[in-house]
Amino acid sequence: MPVAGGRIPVVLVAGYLGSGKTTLLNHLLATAGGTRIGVVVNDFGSIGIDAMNVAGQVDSMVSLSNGCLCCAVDASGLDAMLERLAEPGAGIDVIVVECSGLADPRELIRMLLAGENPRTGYGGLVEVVDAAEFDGTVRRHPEFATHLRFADAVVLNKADRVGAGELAALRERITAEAPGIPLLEAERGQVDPAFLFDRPERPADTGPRQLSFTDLLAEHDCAEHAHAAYRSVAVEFDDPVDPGALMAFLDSRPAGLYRMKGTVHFGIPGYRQPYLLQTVGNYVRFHRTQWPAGEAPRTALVLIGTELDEADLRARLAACAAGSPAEHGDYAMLPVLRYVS
Ligand SMILES: Nc1nc2c(ncn2[C@@H]2O[C@H](COP(=O)(O)OP(=O)(O)OP(=O)(O)O)[C@@H](O)[C@H]2O)c(=O)[nH]1
Repeated sequence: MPVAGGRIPVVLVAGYLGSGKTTLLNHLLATAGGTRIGVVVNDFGSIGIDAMNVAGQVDSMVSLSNGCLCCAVDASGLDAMLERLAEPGAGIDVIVVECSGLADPRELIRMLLAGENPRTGYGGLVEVVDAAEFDGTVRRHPEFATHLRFADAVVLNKADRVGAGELAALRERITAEAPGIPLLEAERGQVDPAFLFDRPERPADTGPRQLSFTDLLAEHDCAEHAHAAYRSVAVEFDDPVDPGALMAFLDSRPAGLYRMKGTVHFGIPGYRQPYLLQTVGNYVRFHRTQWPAGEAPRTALVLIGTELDEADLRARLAACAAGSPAEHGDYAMLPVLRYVS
């Protein structure tokens, strides 16, 4: 969306936990060509996992790791970050804010509109939707339809995880909730950056879209946000994790533990690289990466969910890191390897 006065557009990428925001952002960074993108990553949880996951091609990055951006003290906090990115010397063309999966986009839009930086302007909201978790998202988040209606573009991600018929049905449901809003199906967030940074003009307001800015600017009670019911638990271990024990934990993880992400250090000969763990609902994936130069191997995970028994989760995960790697044997990696992509 063009922004008046040659200001740098600030595009919000929102979407519920695990929908694929970081994946989309990495795709944008990898394919933006000559466009210089500044990034603000908003993690939910005390370890900056998302910031770590955004590939090293970022021109300039500011990471917030102290919770949800929509609850940052006031718009001046965000302003300070945008100001750093928008300094003329940085040559940034567009700023992308990856919202925490629990942020309310309305609050973020409001903060951007209230921002006082003369060099930046609100550039639109991209809502990433997880095709495979659609029904669960609607169930857990009754406000989902409202979020869709505030979007300037919807990316229906994880198209590979549902059949063609289901995808067509989802497309219809989203269009019914948010008529006239551009909808793009994607696998692994692979959308053309031009779709997000220079989208077609919105059609004239119809139906539900008319609730836009009056609602948006109405006073907003933070306690009503989705994350009021969610909590996050961050765990870190230097000792290597027993793969079998971790898989047993994953197989029996509590229903409320909706999202896990972070790095696992198994330390087994032949498998000494870090394994990036991602769970979203029932989905579990490991992805083999490399330790950043000079960084000691360790496990750092963020767990997000509702009704979590923090002490129990900590104790169970600590038990996974209690053995000696020599006892594990390389065959011990087999249960993990089934989930490596
Ligand atoms: N099969 C499949 N997996 C995907 C796709 N997009 C993302 N993923 C996987 O889904 C998991 C979550 O993706 P992220 O990009 O971290 O999601 P996110 O929205 O940034 O997550 P939060 O920041 O925790 O809300 C990762 O394991 C991704 O590799 C997709 O299109 N298809």
